[in-house]
Amino acid sequence: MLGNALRMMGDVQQFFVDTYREMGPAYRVRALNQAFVILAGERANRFLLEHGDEVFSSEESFGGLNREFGMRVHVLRGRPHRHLRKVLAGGLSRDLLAARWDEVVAETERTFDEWRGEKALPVVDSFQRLAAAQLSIALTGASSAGRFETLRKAFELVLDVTIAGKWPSATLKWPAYRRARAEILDFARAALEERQAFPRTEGRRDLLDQALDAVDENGEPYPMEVRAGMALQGYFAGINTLAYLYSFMLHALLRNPEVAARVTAEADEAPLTFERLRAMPAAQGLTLETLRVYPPAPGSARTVVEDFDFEGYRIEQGRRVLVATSVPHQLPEHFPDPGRFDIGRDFATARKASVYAPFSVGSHTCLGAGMTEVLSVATMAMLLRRLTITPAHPDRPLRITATPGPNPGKRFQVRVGGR
Ligand code: HEM
Repeated sequence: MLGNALRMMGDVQQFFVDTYREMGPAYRVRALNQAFVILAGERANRFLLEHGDEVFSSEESFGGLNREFGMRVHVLRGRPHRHLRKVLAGGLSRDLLAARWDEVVAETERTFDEWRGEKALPVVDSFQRLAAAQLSIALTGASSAGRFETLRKAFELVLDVTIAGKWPSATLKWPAYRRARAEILDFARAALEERQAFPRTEGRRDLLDQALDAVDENGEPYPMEVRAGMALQGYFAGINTLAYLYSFMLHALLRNPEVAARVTAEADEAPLTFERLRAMPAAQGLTLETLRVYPPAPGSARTVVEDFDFEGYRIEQGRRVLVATSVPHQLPEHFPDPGRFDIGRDFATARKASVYAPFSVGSHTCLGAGMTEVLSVATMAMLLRRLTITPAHPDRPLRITATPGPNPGKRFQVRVGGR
């Protein structure tokens, strides 16, 4: 049992990698008020992929989100889960992004123009606002900018209480939180009611359309709170993860000028149409390598529902488990010279072998992975075409912090100029 798991509140991925090297593929840690069994390495990923549905539940980790915001997909298992994933997949797809591409580009370019001249732009906060706006336009066709602070505060608090265990569950009774929650649920319901009152007659069906007329695996309509949860799903799952990825990509560009030069040259070659994004190997490599080195969600949290054996250990029912899915990203047997930032790696083979897993593996694997990969390529390419970025504090080293996903924190600031 390791006592110093406070490090899990900082650079979680490095903590997982260091402890894997020290302790092997299965060990226990105590973090704040909770004890976890950590499973790590290639076999752990394979185990999650092949047996996750049989032996794990996500209820203890994600039940709070389901109870508070109707986000049921995280906690379901088996057939009801597969069915709801299919429903959501239509509303979170890359094709939807393609259909709203011009609006997403316009919003992104407008945001970048506003950044021009900033001497110390807070990167994570600025990217959270941008990611929220992009997702909102792509998934619902409307802006959520007015609700941004409320959305961010309430979701981070629920995650800190339920997943990170930073605060006791009584925190969710605070009047300020209850007000924020009510405001978010009203926002989701109002968006659904407005769409119902004014149905769209053309264009691809989006997340609101899906949420409005989706039925469950038995053909029964989902209750209203689950529809609201569907409408909010992209914000919850996407704002921070995307913003942390964008922030780490920017950090990687500043640290690796030769990569920045290649991605900039590629971005400058021709206008950024949606079709072109699939044929930008340098920018795609930047996304995938950033996800390898700085995974924004480096583990999957579960509770054991059936005893099992793993690597010579018996893991008993009731234990909380963290599968540290991104540990293989740092092992030389899977990624030669893992300390080198190399955008030309063979990610496809590693992904197939489940040793490249920034979106986790198995039945709960990320439903926004396709959208993330396109949005991150596009966002960085647009940024490099319009702006020049230099560190605001060149001597400040990267200090990763977890809120609760790992990110470069408030201290990461940049100076922004035009091109
Ligand atoms: C860098 C960006 C992102 C990363 C690293 C990421 C990572 C992950 C991971 C690791 C999981 C699995 C959690 C678990 O095992 O319990 C997950 C699930 C999920 N993600 Fe993402 N995600 C990202 C962006 C997005 C976006 C933009 C969306 C929506 C547009 C999204 C929607 C979802 C959904 C709905 C699930 C739940 C799937 C299920 O439980 O069946 N994600 N994501």
